[in-house]
Amino acid sequence: MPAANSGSAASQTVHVPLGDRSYDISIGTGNLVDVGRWVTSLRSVTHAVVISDANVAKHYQQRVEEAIAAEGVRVTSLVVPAGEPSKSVSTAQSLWEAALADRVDRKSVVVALGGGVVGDLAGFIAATMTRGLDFFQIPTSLLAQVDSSVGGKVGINLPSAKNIVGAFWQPKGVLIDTAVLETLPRREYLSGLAEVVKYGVTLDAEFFSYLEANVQPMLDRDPAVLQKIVARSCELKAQVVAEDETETTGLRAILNYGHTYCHALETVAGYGEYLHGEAVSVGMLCASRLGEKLGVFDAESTQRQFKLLSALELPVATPKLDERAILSVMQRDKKVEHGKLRFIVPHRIGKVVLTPDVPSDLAMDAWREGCEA
Ligand SMILES: O=C(O)C(=O)C[C@@H](O)[C@H](O)[C@H](O)COP(=O)(O)O
Ligand SMILES: [Zn+2]
Repeated sequence: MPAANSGSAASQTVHVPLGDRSYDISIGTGNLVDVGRWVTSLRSVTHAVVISDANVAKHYQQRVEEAIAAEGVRVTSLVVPAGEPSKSVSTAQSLWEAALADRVDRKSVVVALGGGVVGDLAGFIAATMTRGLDFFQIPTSLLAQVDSSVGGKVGINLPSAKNIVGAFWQPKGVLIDTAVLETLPRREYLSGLAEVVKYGVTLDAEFFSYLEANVQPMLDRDPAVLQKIVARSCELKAQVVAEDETETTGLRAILNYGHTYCHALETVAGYGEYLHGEAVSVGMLCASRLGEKLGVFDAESTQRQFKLLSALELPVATPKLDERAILSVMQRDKKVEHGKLRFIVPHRIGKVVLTPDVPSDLAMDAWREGCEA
């Protein structure tokens, strides 16, 4: 696979090779101070729209703003409420209008400073404002560092479907400072670990075993372990995105492991009720049980995931929700083709398969079997 990786253990660069849309993910500790130089070294910039949320802004907005302004760049700072409900048409509209009011033009750039919600939303603003602005990702949550800031999926939700309005819009660069994870609320941090586990199950059995062996250091946010899990996740994602940027061949769809159930859970429970990674945790176990029912996955491997996710203090049971509503959201999943459900089904740890024609009653049995007591 073509993605290249270089750098020392303390600072690493993962390249995402996409022709004229190629970019680097710079991973380090304490490198946020370089943000101004980093942005201006990648593009000539005179105006930056920095989009953040209220929680992240408290810690980092001023620092980032000053570092960018120090390079002679005019900065517009826009802050949205923290949480999934901000990935909405109404928040997008208020950002479009605020950016316009502060004289955004086609040479302006967007800087996403925050977790997955901010990255998806700011990227969507970048993709749509004046029909497309360059943008930069500065992910400040574990989930955004290992997953959502890489690969260019940007978008917002409708009340009836997650991420259903959006675009593939690659950033010009991703700056990851793992030191910012120290201030991340515990629940947010744990949520990010679910996407890390996803990489082990979908692409790398050895990485999965590494995670099993490093539960306590992960819970303790050991810096060396953080560097390793962020870098490995980015490498794996970069390789997949490089081969199937727009999810057309089916390869990229494997990153959606657990997400058909996850998105149904997030939507039916109400956006923000579950953090994305929490719903991924529940969703991966449903997909594993589905694999067992289809006769392609063994119960022991489902148990390994259950044990790891529980040890990482992630939810592992499906809540008692309206099953018809769950199914109806799953039927609006973006992987549905010709009205038929397609799921990412595990075959063994380290290998998953995009599986068409999954009968909906089997899919719902796999949901129901994990129901909390
Ligand atoms: O990058 C991808 O491709 C993924 O599927 C990664 C997912 O973890 C992420 O949650 C993504 O936003 C889901 O995309 P969607 O296409 O199912 O909305
Ligand atoms: Zn996800």
